Order: sequence, then C-alpha cells, then structure tokens
Amino acid sequence: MNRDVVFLKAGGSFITFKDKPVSVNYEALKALAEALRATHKEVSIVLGNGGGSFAHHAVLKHGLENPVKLMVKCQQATRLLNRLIVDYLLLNDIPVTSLQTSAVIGYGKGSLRAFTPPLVNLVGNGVIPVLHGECILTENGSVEIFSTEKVFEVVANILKPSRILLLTDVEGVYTCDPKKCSTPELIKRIDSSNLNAVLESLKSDVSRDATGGMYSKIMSMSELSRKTGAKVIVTSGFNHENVVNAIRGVTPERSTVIEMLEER
Ligand SMILES: Nc1ncnc2c1ncn2[C@@H]1O[C@H](COP(=O)(O)OP(=O)(O)OP(=O)(O)O)[C@@H](O)[C@H]1O
Ligand SMILES: C=C(C)CCOP(=O)(O)O
Repeated sequence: MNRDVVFLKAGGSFITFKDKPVSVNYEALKALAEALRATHKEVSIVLGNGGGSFAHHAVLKHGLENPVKLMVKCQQATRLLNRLIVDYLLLNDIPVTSLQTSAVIGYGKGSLRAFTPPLVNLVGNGVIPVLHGECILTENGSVEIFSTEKVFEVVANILKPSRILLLTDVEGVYTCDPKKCSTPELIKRIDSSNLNAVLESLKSDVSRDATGGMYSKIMSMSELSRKTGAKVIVTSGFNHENVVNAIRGVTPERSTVIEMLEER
C-alpha cells in the first residue's frame, strides 16, 4: 500500500451522548464527515466507531442475562449505530461501507482469527471500511466485549497503520477526568517514562463503561504503539483543524500523543 494507513476511531463519547441511551450526536457526525472529506483522498483510512450510548447501554442492560441474549442484543445495538454512521457519511458523499466486526473477527481453535481480505480490498481501492466495537461469541459460548481499540489491535497485524487517531469529546488524556475535577491538566505525551503513573491515575475510570474507559484505552494503545511503532493521538473530534492535521500526520497542539518507540 503506497499511501499512509490511518486508523481513526470515532469514539462513542464523540458521536453519541453517552449518558443518554441510543442518542446520536449529529453535530459530531457532521464534523467527522467534514474531516474525512478533506483527507480521504490523501491517506488510506480505516474507520472504527465506538459503542457509546448504543452498545455500552445494551451491555449494561443485558449483561446479566444469558450470553446468547447479551450477544444478540449487543450486536443489534452495534449494528444500529454503525449503520446510522455509515448512512450519514454516504449521504455526504464519503466512500464508506460497513464491515460487521463479528463477521470478520472471531475465535477458532482457541485463538483469535481475522478474515481480512474484505478489509484489505476495500482499503486498497480507496473505500473506507467502518468497523466497530463488538460483542464476540467465543467457542465455548461466552461473550467477549471488544472495544474498537481491540479491533484495531487485531487488524494492525495486516494493515500496518502509520498512525492511530482516537476522537473523543475531550482534547486528550488529563491528569483527572475533565468533566469531574476542577483542575484537569492535559497530558501532552505518554511514553515509557510516565505510562505507569498515567495508568495509575486512570484506574478509577475502569468501571465507567463496558470496555474499561480511558484506562483500558491507554493500556491497549500503549501496547499497540509498542508493537507497531505507530504514534497514537487522542484529541477532540470537534476541532476540525486538529483532526485534519492529525490525519495528515501533524500532531495537534491540543492532544495527547502516545508513543512507545524505545522498546521496539
Ligand atoms: N483522565 C481523563 N482524561 C480524559 N478523559 C477522561 C479521564 N477520565 C475519564 N475521562 C472520560 O473519558 C471520556 C472519553 O473516554 P471514553 O472511554 O468514553 O471514550 P470513547 O472511545 O469516546 O467512548 P466509547 O468507548 O463509547 O467508544 C471523556 O468523556 C472523559 O469524561
Ligand atoms: C460495548 C461494546 C460492545 C463495544 C464498545 O466498543 P468501544 O466503545 O470502542 O469501547
């Protein structure tokens, strides 16, 4: 692939109102469409959408029911949000199509497997595949709740990303939850020198949603940066210039960069 591959997550905190079940933030979708319009011919984008007030809400509601019920209700929620996003982007002339995560990633013979030709062919032909966080049924009938970040971990083996961009409703990772504390400070960079301290400060966020909140996001992305050498940028999806710059490889001033280069 001769263009840079960029993994872009439209986080649930950005594209939905996470505290209001089944609610889409259309202002965010508009911002996403504008950023994609400005950049999709320059780089190869793999888009992933988070679960937000759709899937996280479904898991909360059905988490204690039997695994099959949880799985079908969760997948109904992930499918719905993914479709709303894909249809919105298509209406805005962005060449996207949906890839149902649970149809291309699954367990077989005890390990995680991915059927990647559809993904590779879409990206190779200038189409933006839209994957999503998902509830995945295992061989023994249990359900694994996969964040979009985990999906990126799986497909990164095939489609080596040059950079990974996580769009949320806040400008990056702060010293404390900017929606709850009075003096949050933006952490501009996370690397091996401060990773453990940052994770320690995020521990209390683990239980906020079904995939471990900001703590699990940083855990997963620092590991992926370590494995691939890719820079990960967390920033607000609402700042058009920042998002376009980040997709093009220019780190925005108001963002958090996660880079674990030294241990490769
Ligand atoms: N220290 C922190 N720094 C930044 N955000 C934090 C922090 N602690 C908690 N948060 C919360 O994390 C939220 C963003 O993380 P979240 O896990 O919801 O991301 P997302 O990927 O957009 O969502 P989803 O998992 O639904 O896709 C913000 O809305 C913020 O309130
Ligand atoms: C809750 C489910 C099914 C996955 C959500 O994925 P995420 O919002 O990317 O963490």
